[in-house]
Formats: sequence, C-alpha cells, structure tokens
Amino acid sequence: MAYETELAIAQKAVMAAAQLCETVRRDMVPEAMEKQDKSPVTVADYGSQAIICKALSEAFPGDPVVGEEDAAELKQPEMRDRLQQVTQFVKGVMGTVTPEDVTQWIDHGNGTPAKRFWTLDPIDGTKGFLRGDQYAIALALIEDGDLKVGILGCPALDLGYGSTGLLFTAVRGEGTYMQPIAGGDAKQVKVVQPGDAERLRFVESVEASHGNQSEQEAVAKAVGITQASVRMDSQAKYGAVAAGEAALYLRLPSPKYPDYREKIWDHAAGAIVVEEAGGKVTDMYGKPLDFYSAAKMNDNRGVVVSNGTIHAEVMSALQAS
Ligand SMILES: Nc1ncnc2c1ncn2[C@@H]1O[C@H](COP(=O)(O)O)[C@@H](O)[C@H]1OP(=O)(O)O
Ligand SMILES: [Mg+2]
Ligand SMILES: [Mg+2]
Ligand SMILES: [Mg+2]
Repeated sequence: MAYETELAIAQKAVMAAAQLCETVRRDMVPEAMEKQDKSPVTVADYGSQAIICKALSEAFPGDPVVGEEDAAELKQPEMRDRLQQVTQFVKGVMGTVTPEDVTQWIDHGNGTPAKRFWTLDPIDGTKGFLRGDQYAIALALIEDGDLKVGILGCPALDLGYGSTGLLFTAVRGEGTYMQPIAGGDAKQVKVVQPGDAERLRFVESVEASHGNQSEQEAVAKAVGITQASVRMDSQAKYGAVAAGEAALYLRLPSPKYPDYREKIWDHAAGAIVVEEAGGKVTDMYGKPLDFYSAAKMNDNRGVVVSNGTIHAEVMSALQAS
C-alpha cells in the first residue's frame, strides 16, 4: 500500500488529538479566546495542533506543516495560565511535556506550501465545538500539488452507525475507509448511488454567515433534492457525503463576506475523503480547488461537493442562478 507510514503516523496523531478535544469538552466548559481576525480559538485547538505537529515533526522532519493556529498569542506573558492549561491537557494524552515544548510544536505548524507538505486544521468548526455540536480534526498530505493522504477525525459524529466518533481515512487511488474512533474495524465507504432517493439529501453549515443558505436551498431544489438541508458544523459534512448519507454539500460565498477566501486546511482532508469514496469536489465554477499555491485559495470561489453523478447538474443550476 502507498503512503503506509504516513497514514499510520497521521492516523495515530489525529486519534490522540481527538482524545484531547473530547477530554476538554468533558472536563471544562471550553471558553473561546478571540483571535486577531475575531474568530474563536480554544485550549483544545492549541492542544490538538501541538500533538499532531509533534508527531509529524518527529516522523517527517523535512515536511512543512501548514496549520491554522500559531502560538504567538499563547506566548504572551498575560496568557501564562492559558498556556499552562493547554500543557496540562497535552500532558494528559502524552506524558511529560513543558509549556515550551507545546509552543514549539504549535509553531511547527507555521510552514508554507512546498513540493510535499501537510495541512492541518486542529479543530475545524470551533463554533460547533463550543456549542457541543460537530467538529473535526483534519489533516492531509499534499505532494506535487495533489492530495495524497487525508485523515478526518469526527469525534461527535455517529451517522446512525451506533457508535459516536468516526474517523475517515483516504489514500489516493486506494479508497476511503471509515472506522469508529473508539476502536473497531474499518469499512470502505462509497458515495450515494444514483436512484437512492432517500439519501438524496444535502448538507450545509450551521453558521448562516459561512455560506449562502437561500441560494444553497434554491440550487438543491433545482437538482431535485426535495428534503430540507441537514445542517452540520465542520468537515464532518464531507464525511456525510463520503459515507453516502448525503449527496451534496454546498458552500456558496456569503453575501455578507464577498471577499472571504476558503483556506486549504478547511477542505483538503475532506476533499480526498470524498473523492476516494467516488465523489467530486470543485469550486462553484467547476474549477478544481487549488491546494498548493497558498494557504488561502485565492482563485477559487465557494465549494461544491457531490456524489459525482449530480455534479454537472449542480454546475448548470449554479450558472442559471
Ligand atoms: N465568511 C465565511 N465563509 C466561509 N467560511 C468561513 C467564513 N468565516 C469563517 N469561515 C470558516 O468556516 C469554517 C467552519 O465552517 P463550518 O460552518 O462548515 O463549520 C471555519 O474554518 C471558519 O474559518 P476560521 O477558522 O478561519 O474562522
Ligand atoms: Mg480550526
Ligand atoms: Mg476550519
Ligand atoms: Mg478557526
């Protein structure tokens, strides 16, 4: 199997990070700190990035990591208690560590795209995490501009499989697998097959300002989806499409933030998980997402994720609207 070592190390790291995130949600009411761009971050976002970056830096010291968080704010003197808290949670998962270790590991995620690199969202859907809803830990390997490995940990997702917490893994050319985070066998998953009317559902963000819900509804209707959307935070939406629980995920630019550009860590892991399950991922104009030029996908607008068979129809509906 290709990328066996990469997959094994990344999967183990994402599992450990998932354990930290769930411990934070169990042991405290996570508080949001505000970043410079006004978006929230928690001790779990930092802890998760520390754990995964440590594992990647040890196993693949030459690979840059393009991660969402950095430790600049956490290193400020007035944040000492907060850093201590992050360190305690990291310790809980991996034994002895110092606050300096933690900030160094987090800052290992300040890399830039290269011939081969990883991209990491330590908690995707921080707002969902804070609300007690869905969130994801998303890690992907990009080589020569193509997604090669994706790991998507969804600690609060069950999709009716009877165990909460699902992990999706994908390697280019080798399919997508889903397994319970709590332990158990991995099974291969496939997107919705044509004619499966019951699963012809669409998913979108809970946060109205992360998309354009009225246009998303109109487009879904235009392609024959009659059920109301399922609203879900984070890249767990990609998991739902990969597992065949929804046929479409629409993320159209919010009229409130027309200049917003999607970030690679918000889509890389989810995209390969869906593609390897047989689905298709493009921007709203049908262009492939650019995962290699920069952390921000400057030349893409919106994201459309489908089971593949309805993709062309969705593009026509978007053009007409
Ligand atoms: N205006 C926006 N349009 C699209 N996505 C956004 C917008 N603002 C923030 N986000 C991103 O949406 C993601 C969560 O999406 P979802 O609604 O699917 O759970 C977060 O990674 C967040 O990025 P950030 O962490 O930079 O705030
Ligand atoms: Mg995040
Ligand atoms: Mg995110
Ligand atoms: Mg964030």
